[in-house]
Amino acid sequence: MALPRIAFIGGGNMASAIIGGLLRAGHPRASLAVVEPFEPQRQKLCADFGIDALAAADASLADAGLLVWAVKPQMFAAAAGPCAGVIGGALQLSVMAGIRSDAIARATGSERVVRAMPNTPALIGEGIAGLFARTAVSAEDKALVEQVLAPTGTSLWVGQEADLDAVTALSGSGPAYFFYIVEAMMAAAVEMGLTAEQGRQLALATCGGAAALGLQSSESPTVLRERVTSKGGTTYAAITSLQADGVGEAVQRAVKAAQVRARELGDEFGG
Ligand SMILES: NC(=O)C1=CN([C@@H]2O[C@H](COP(=O)(O)OP(=O)(O)OC[C@H]3O[C@@H](n4cnc5c(N)ncnc54)[C@H](OP(=O)(O)O)[C@@H]3O)[C@@H](O)[C@H]2O)C=CC1
Ligand SMILES: O=C(O)[C@@H]1CCC=N1
Repeated sequence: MALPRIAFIGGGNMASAIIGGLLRAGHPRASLAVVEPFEPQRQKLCADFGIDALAAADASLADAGLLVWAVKPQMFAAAAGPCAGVIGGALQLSVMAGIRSDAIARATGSERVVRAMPNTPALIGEGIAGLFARTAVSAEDKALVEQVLAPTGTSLWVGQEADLDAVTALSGSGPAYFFYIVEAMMAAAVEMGLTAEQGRQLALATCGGAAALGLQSSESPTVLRERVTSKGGTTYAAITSLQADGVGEAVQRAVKAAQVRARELGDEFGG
């Protein structure tokens, strides 16, 4: 399907991941517009993608068939105000955490709203995004969104908008949990006499390899963990220590805290 002109409101990390994917897939640079008030970020968009971003919304956005909302949730009201008069009934795609589709429909005047929750591996085409569509969104609109996000990785639709708060907590924020564990493994490596660089390589290759194994294997993560854990061996000592410290429960509490925060962000904006 030929993609329409696409306008991004906010040109930071997530917008850059999607723009990079679109350009890799052959979408013409001239069919992209970005509104980004931060001058150094505009320069970065120009250096990375050859795009001259707008400092503020203007009438040139009117011919966009898809608007991508990629500002921080707290900035949505300020960003939407200047766009309201020029965006017509275009399809709206939001990657903002928490902000509900009712609120986006209200602020943009378009009922055709899709919410996506991507994650930063999208930058290298290895992301996974949860997607939710309002009832006014057609099958063609959904296919268009899938096509726009395809170069950033995989995606899956959820039936209930509230499920996106769980997706946000799990896979949206998830890369940060992973790097937090890697940081701790690297700190332990240094305490045990390895260099930080050796620790970084060993930890990342191990985590990446384990994730690839988990994705390819028909066995559950539990079985795959047990396969590493010889009775009375080194892994058993480590897992016993993690269990004694309540790390599993702490991770569950952390993920649920992210879900609560996503709900709060939605509540703050209403909808
Ligand atoms: N980072 C992540 O891992 C993920 C983020 N998200 C969501 O994506 C959204 C964007 O996050 P991210 O890309 O990380 O954030 P960034 O801060 O990198 O990007 C947001 C950009 O929007 C700009 N901006 C601020 N106000 C306006 C405005 N009025 N009009 C247009 N642009 C504006 C910001 O400029 P300035 O810096 O000057 O404020 C900034 O450059 C958020 O809503 C977040 O919830 C979703 C999934 C994962
Ligand atoms: O931390 C955040 O709020 C955003 C949403 C998911 C990842 N980053």
